[in-house]
Amino acid sequence: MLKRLVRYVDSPMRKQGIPGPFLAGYTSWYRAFYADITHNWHDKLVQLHDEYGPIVWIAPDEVSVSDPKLRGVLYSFADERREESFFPKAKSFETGLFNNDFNFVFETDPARARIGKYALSHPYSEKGLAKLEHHFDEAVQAFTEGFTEHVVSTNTAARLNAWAHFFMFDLATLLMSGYSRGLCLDGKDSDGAIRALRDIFNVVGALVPVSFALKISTKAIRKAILNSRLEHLFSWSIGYQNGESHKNARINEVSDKLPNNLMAKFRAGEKKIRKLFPDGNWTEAITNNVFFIYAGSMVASNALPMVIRYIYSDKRVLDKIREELAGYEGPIKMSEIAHVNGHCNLPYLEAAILEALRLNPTFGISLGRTVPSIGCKLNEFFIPRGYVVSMSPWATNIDKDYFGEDAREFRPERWLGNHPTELAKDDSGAPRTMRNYIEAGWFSFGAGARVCIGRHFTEIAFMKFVGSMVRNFEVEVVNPGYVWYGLIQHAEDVMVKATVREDTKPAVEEVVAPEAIVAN
Ligand code: HEM
Repeated sequence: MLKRLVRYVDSPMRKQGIPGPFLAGYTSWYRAFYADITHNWHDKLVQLHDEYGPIVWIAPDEVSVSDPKLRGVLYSFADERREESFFPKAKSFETGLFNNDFNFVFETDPARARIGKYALSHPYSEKGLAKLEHHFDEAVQAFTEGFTEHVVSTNTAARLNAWAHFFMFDLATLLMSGYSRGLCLDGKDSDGAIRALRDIFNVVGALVPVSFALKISTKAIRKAILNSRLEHLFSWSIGYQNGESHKNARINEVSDKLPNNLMAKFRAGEKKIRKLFPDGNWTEAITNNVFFIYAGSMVASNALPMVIRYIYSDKRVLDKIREELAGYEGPIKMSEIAHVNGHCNLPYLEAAILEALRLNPTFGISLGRTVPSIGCKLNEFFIPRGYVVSMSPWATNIDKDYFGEDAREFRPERWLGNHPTELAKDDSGAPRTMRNYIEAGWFSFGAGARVCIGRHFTEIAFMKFVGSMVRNFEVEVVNPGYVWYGLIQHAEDVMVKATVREDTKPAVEEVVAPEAIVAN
């Protein structure tokens, strides 16, 4: 206790008068209580910023920032010339490491993370994913069929959150290996794959916000607890049963057969990475990539019910989306979704989805970064090296100075048109689009070097899914359920009833797909 008191009294945060509750500056248990017991740390952060302003002392070694204009200070791009001033991911992210191979998501060293990301990011780009468009349509089609059979035709209330998981997991498997595991058609998590991933999220989510997590859990302990869950997910996904050599054979079989699919891209990416990091276990590395795709899908599938809830509970927005989609036949096409000079052909649908993700950014924790050797200036305060600075998307995305007085309201229109005062940054004197302005300040997908690699994946999936749902179904939320927050948001028991819209029939269009190989 005395040690803590001395640390508090000596703290540069206290000496500079950085505001925040006493307990937060005194002990890490303050945050751990909200993150791990009451599961609403994201909400507490919003309250703290409302009370104390844009810079708040939230843990003995950490300061939270909510001003979007400071985003570029904390989250910029790394290169070898910027070693002195780059902010690497905070150490606590390493609690997500539990097998022995390189994993760029939880990697805190910027140079290593950069290599991993370069090797793997192209397949996740809009262009890369366009080659796999038929899989997005197959997943939407399977959802429409399964949802109609299990929910609409039986007139039962169903868990929208579960259906969002089925859709995203079917989609992830299709994109990766060219076949689906059929969760939407079954209407259930038949083999417990979703459960396995949730277990991982629960443990990692409990550890990341706790600054002493690395002291209480070594990689070996985490591996002992979690690796079997990861292996369960992987073997469900690619259908291997008989140990390492069968696993390798399946990876090669899937990759050889479908070179455009993500498994082949993971294999190619890992070959490049292997040249730089010769040590390690190749199949574990592929397992990590497989983990990202399902973990990202889990993030997205917890956001999706919220997006649907926002849209269906605002009739004006729903009608406007339907109006925009009125002339469209068949699946929503990639050519309508992809961006040319920053614009897509379905701007209102896109704005509604982005607006829901602004107000409901899904990541439960702040994205911590370690202050580099030259320290860091945040307005009038100086944070010395080694301390952690972080932003929470929940607090940042509703900053009134940046997003306007109505920042807490759901208003898709804010994404459209031009900014009334700002000019584009291309010297043309042209006004800046609102979309460009908001993108530069919001934080739902992170920012800079470690920005979400799955942003386009999410956007394409959501545009196709939401567009199809809005056209085909009337959905009534009969019970909003509840939401709790660990590493990410978890939407539970969001109960809906649905009917087929009178003026449409579910669009079960023929999807032309290349030959797929079915898992054993
Ligand atoms: C609504 C959906 C999603 C949201 C809100 C979201 C949000 C985020 C955020 C905030 C980060 C930054 C983490 C940090 O800076 O510490 C991130 C990183 C990442 N996301 Fe997503 N994500 C979503 C979907 C996905 C999907 C579908 C994938 C699937 C591939 C994915 C893969 C990743 C990866 C691999 C990273 C790590 C990037 C890096 O460390 O360089 N995400 N995501």
